[in-house]
Amino acid sequence: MANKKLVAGNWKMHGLSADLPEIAAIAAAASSYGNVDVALCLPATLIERAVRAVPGFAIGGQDVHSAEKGAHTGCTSAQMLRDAGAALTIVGHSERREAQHESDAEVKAKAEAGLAAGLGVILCIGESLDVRESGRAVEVVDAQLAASLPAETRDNLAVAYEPIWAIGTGKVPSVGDIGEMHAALRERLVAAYGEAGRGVRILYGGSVKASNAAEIFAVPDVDGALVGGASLKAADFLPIVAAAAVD
Ligand SMILES: O=C[C@H](O)COP(=O)(O)O
Repeated sequence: MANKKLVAGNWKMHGLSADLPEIAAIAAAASSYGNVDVALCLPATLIERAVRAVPGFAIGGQDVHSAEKGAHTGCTSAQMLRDAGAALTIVGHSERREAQHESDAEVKAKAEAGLAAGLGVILCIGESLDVRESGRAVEVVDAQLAASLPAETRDNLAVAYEPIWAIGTGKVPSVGDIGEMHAALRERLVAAYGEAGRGVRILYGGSVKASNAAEIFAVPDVDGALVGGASLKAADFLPIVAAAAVD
């Protein structure tokens, strides 16, 4: 049986209190799609206010530290996100893997910390353009996933395949390439977790828009999307949610 789709927006470093009405508009419309889970991963500064503004709607963070607390200036623990009312968090986004030099081992520890705190976790993986052009994308991303996966899965773990070269560029892999990658990732999840691996949602991310969402969602083992730029405005994001709602 197909997994229920998850469409999560990643607002990255965008969003001020003036944007709360946009979040409310997304949440209000998203609640009418009973067969799709919808979430917005916001800057940490907005999470608590967004949770108050849209009770019951899934608000998430974009990163957590792997430790519960300690001398980690500027960092946010999974418990802190939970305390602010977050339901989930992204870990291992390529923008952090690159700019903050996060290793697979660190991402795994962050994913485990998020799950232990009761957060849903969206674990990101994806290849560079060089790797894609070398023909080694599946091998490299599979290895990245194997090294980043939490030791034990939970119902609220999801994986997001995001080719780095597709993020914010308007370029998207062919549906054949997305399907090949997601099938390999599914095999990896089943190898790691047994049958429970079939229930781990595999999202696609990278230049998802209203115009390409339907064909991406029709690919086997695409269980939703992690959406960046097109999640900032209800008018751009809600058609993607609607595409996910079509069986
Ligand atoms: O987390 C989201 C991804 O980085 C995709 O961003 P994008 O939809 O702007 O390409």
